[in-house]
Amino acid sequence: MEFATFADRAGTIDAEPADLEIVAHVRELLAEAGDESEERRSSGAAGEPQTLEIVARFAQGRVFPAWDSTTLDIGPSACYEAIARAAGTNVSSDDVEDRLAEIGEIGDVAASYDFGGQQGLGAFTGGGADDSGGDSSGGLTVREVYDTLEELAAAEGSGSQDRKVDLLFGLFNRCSSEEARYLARIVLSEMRIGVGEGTVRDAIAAAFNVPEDRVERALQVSNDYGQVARIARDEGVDGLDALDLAVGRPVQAMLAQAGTVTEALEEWEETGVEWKYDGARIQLHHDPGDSGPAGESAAETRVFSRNMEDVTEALPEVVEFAEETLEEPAILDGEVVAIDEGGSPLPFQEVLKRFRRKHDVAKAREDVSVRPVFFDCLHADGEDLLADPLTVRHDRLRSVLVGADSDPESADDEDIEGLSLLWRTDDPDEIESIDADALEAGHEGIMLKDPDSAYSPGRRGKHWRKRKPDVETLDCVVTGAEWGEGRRATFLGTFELSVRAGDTLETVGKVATGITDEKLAELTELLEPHIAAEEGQEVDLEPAVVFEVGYEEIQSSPTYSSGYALRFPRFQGVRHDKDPDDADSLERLERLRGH
Ligand SMILES: Nc1ncnc2c1ncn2[C@@H]1O[C@H](COP(=O)(O)OP(=O)(O)OP(=O)(O)O)[C@@H](O)[C@H]1O
Repeated sequence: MEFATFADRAGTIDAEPADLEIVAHVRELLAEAGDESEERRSSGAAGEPQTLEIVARFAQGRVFPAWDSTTLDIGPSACYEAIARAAGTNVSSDDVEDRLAEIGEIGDVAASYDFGGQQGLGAFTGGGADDSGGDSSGGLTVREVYDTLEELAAAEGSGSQDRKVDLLFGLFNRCSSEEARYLARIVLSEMRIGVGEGTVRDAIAAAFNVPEDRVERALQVSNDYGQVARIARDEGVDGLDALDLAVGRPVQAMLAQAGTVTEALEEWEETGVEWKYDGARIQLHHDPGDSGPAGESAAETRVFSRNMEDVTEALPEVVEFAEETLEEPAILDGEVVAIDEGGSPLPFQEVLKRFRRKHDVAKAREDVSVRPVFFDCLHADGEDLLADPLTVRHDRLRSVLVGADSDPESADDEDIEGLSLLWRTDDPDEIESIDADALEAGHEGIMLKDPDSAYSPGRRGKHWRKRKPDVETLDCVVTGAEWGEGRRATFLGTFELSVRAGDTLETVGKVATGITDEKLAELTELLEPHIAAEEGQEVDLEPAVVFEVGYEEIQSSPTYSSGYALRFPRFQGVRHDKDPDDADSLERLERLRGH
């Protein structure tokens, strides 16, 4: 396929506002690119992607499959330079940048130049040149563009940036204005013609007459629109169904929505609850391989970021963990957390110091160490688990992580290194206490998951919910408390909260969540002088101290004298600057509830 043809179709799509029409245009484009005579004419070397594969990627502004970490490794300024050189001797890359500042979009900028210096070249190369000035074509094919970009991506070492600019110049030099528009956009990954992943999925289904859901599944496991388009054309549904996950080829991560415990309890019979770790998402691919003749390990381990970037070199601890623990090929989903010397989690910013580091990794490791924790298993020992329920995947995760030394039956989940615990419950109090434990252990809070749900790569669905951060907080007067039990017997806890109602105070709930032992000791010291009466563990407090509390929602409730109850109240801090008179009123509570 001529690159001019691709550019022409891309222009039509770009001008089309209606989604359905866009799908129809992409379908035509794929059918055209996938035409057998077209493939014969432009076939590359064995193992090279076919024109159809290239076009399916170019349409989304990609050169390589999504799972492939290869990048062109070329910055915008190199692209401006290549455009300037192709545009003629009197154009500099500063001119290109000035035009960009004026016009705002690199495709329009590239198309605004006349690359006519090469007019008529097509006549020599046998391409479809015409003589229409800036729209003359250098007979460039889609394959040539791809091959050149592949060569450009591979250029490394000293002088490679110049080599990249030369290669790109060579392409622009043969472009018409319209071709230049889309070449610039592909190079800078700014295609933006309204072709999203769903568009290509539907277009593949329509072009090669296969069901959309099967294309969708194939895309999820392969992460390669080009390959899926080719298989849909050549092998139909059977070929698509035969596509599996591959260890070493990353999958898009399943994502979470914000949600509340209340919603989760309403929607699911039981709620899966996990700690939410404050680190960076990782996907671990490990294949233990066969030991060599001298017993040397042939293990292959790769670690990918949430965006499927290869971050293996930056995280040697994760590789070591995999080599020591995993005995079967597996793809695991988890989080890498920075830890202090005692193994306690450090804030997210510390992980960032390690995450994408390419140099001085050993030194960085001395400063901040990391540890992986896994919450899902997508593949184990040749078996894909995406369609299995979370609970089944979690059981498999456990068996993968339990390691050779432990007895899988008797091992306590808490002792299995790298395993994120999964609770299943329909009891809000239990969820609240898991949340409190997570916070106390220094984690971010909790994740709520539908225990029966499949793993949906790339989806931000309702099956995974991160507990919604509290949007509003309330300042409540502490009017009571309870003495703790066991190791907390000398601390006051479970604080009764009240709001102002005229001259009186009315209760709205109790807060016990989000308070560390250290904090409890501090609060006890603060509140003890205000104890007005005691009965058993129960303590009445004279109004003196104001707490700021978060909550999920305000419900009407007969339990408290205000007639309302805070759902999942969470301690945020003491308002030392406020007296009980400045605390929130019942009126504000009612106003907030109305929202
Ligand atoms: N147990 C867990 N299960 C799933 N994800 C977890 C878990 N613990 C920590 N996480 C992390 O939480 C993320 C989801 O939370 P959140 O949505 O806040 O992440 P984000 O990357 O900051 O934002 P967003 O996903 O909304 O772009 C996951 O991508 C993962 O990195």
